Amino acid sequence: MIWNFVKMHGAGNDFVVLDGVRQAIEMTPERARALAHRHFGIGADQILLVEAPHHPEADFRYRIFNADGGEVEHCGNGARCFVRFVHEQGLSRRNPLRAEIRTGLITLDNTPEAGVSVEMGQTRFGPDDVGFDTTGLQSQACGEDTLWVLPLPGQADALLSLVAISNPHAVQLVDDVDRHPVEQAGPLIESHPRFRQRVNAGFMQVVDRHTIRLRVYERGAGETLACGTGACAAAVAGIRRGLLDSPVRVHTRGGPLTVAWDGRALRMSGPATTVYSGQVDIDRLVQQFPSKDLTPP
Ligand SMILES: N[C@@H](CCC[C@H](N)C(=O)O)C(=O)O
Repeated sequence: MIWNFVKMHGAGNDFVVLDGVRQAIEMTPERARALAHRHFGIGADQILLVEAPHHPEADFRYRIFNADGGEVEHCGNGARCFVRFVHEQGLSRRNPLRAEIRTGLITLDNTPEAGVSVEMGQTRFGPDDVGFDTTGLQSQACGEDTLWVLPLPGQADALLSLVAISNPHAVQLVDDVDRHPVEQAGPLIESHPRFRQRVNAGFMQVVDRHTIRLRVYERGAGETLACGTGACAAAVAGIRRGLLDSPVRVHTRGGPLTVAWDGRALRMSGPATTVYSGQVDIDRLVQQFPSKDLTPP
């Protein structure tokens, strides 16, 4: 079966975007993994699937699959690419438009000259909201936030803010994002057994009250050049800790994003770029895909 796709990125967080409205697409974890693989597939951090909505107030349903094949709740950079895709492909002219994600509705505004902004939906901060088991762990108050002390093997303890932007995030403050051992600490936090659905691990360096630098080791994708929900989680955590004021300019390795939060409404803005379009024979791709575990050692 041949699928048309478009390759896109938002600040270097890259996607294979599929139109499931005009073509029949049945996504499976193995199909998503094969498409996302950087050597045996097209290559992407996430696969985005645009479908007809189930919700009566939504224009589209927007589904997200991590490179490891797992379907997840939200993707901020992907949301900006999603609305660009819908407009560029002529699926709708409506702007702003509303999309249904797993946990509710988000509103997206696509202004070609000014980038795309997304109302990201609700934020939550409880351990249960990110599936975190706190049994026997120490915590400390920090501004309006509660920081949880997570011991990590062979690493300094992580002092974590917990934030759900529909998807789960654990954010820590570091002195220097370039020097912090994100490659070692990231995977330990991402798949720490205390996080029941794993977690996106954020490392934030505060530059001034409106500026941070950020790296995110994403659940199911590894470190990406940018993470939109990660940028939101870090900005919100910094504001709750009393270190930042809205709006916050978030410098990622792939470029800047802007996050505004007034304690309720959360808005993220940034670029959405189309790279190329193509066709893939999905059955052949999956058939040829090596069955051995391709996770690098
Ligand atoms: N890149 C994303 C987040 C994608 C999902 C995430 N890895 C998860 O598992 O929750 C973004 O821009 O927000």
